[in-house]
Amino acid sequence: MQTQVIVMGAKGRMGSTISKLAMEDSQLDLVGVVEREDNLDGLDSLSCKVDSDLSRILDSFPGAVVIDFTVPEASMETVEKCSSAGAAAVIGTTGFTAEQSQKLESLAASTRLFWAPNMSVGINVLIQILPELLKSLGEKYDLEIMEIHHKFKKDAPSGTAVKLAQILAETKGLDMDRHGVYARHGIIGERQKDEVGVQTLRGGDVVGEHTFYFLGPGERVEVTHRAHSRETFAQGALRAARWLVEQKPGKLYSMADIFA
Ligand SMILES: NC(=O)C1=CN([C@@H]2O[C@H](COP(=O)(O)OP(=O)(O)OC[C@H]3O[C@@H](n4cnc5c(N)ncnc54)[C@H](O)[C@@H]3O)[C@@H](O)[C@H]2O)C=CC1
Ligand SMILES: O=C(O)C1=N[C@H](C(=O)O)C[C@H](O)C1
Repeated sequence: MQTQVIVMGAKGRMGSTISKLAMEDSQLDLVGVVEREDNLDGLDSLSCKVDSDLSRILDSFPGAVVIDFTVPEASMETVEKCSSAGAAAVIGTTGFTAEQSQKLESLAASTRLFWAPNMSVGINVLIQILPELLKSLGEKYDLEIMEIHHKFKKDAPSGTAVKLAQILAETKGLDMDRHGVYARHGIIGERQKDEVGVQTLRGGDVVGEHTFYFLGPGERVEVTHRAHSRETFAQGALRAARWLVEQKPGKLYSMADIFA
């Protein structure tokens, strides 16, 4: 039995990659794609429904899984529509506000909902193991994070950096709302022990690079993840879609639930 998939933002860097891979996957049936009303040209070559309104496609395919890598406002609308229609949603979009993130958590109580800021295997393995590395190194090791992305990326820091900074800060007993440092400029004085620096570089066509620095006395440990192709994220999203369709509502699922 194939899993029916609807892709939001089908002309985007991620949406187009996900649509391509979905069409190549025998376990999936790409039944529809959605784009902005002013960005639909060129999609009619796809052998599926094309629309600017997700609800009209969900009317025909209420059992589908919607995959959304768009912008926060659009993704929130996607989740609301999926919740109303009883459809499942895999969200890859980043840059949500705290209020939007809380809304996703609350809708997950009654909607099959999955969100991950990074759907690559590598980053999700690092999410599992970096806290242990930090604990083993001990409190004398300062934590800093740097991320590099292509010049078209609209949000900063990356959702990956935000997520891992939160997780690693908590491992150190810190809170990014209080201890996060996102820019350093001028006579800034000595680095405080409880700082967690997150730096952002933008340029070129970098798909996604994250380096985690553990800076200690006389040495440092650096862990870098480099994504070479958006297919690594897209394959993670399609894996999540195949998995989510079999789940029940109740929590905001993440890649950790699939790895479990
Ligand atoms: N979770 C993950 O593994 C990854 C997440 N991302 C995130 O995915 C998001 C999208 O990234 P890109 O694909 O590079 O952006 P993009 O700008 O290339 O694509 C976004 C697409 O969404 C469309 N869109 C905007 N509003 C819409 C609406 N109301 N209805 C339908 N379509 C709409 C745009 O027209 C565009 O085609 C970003 O937040 C990015 O951080 C990107 C890569 C991996
Ligand atoms: O915008 C991107 O391209 C990416 N965004 C995600 C993020 O914000 O972490 C994931 C990946 O790094 C690519």
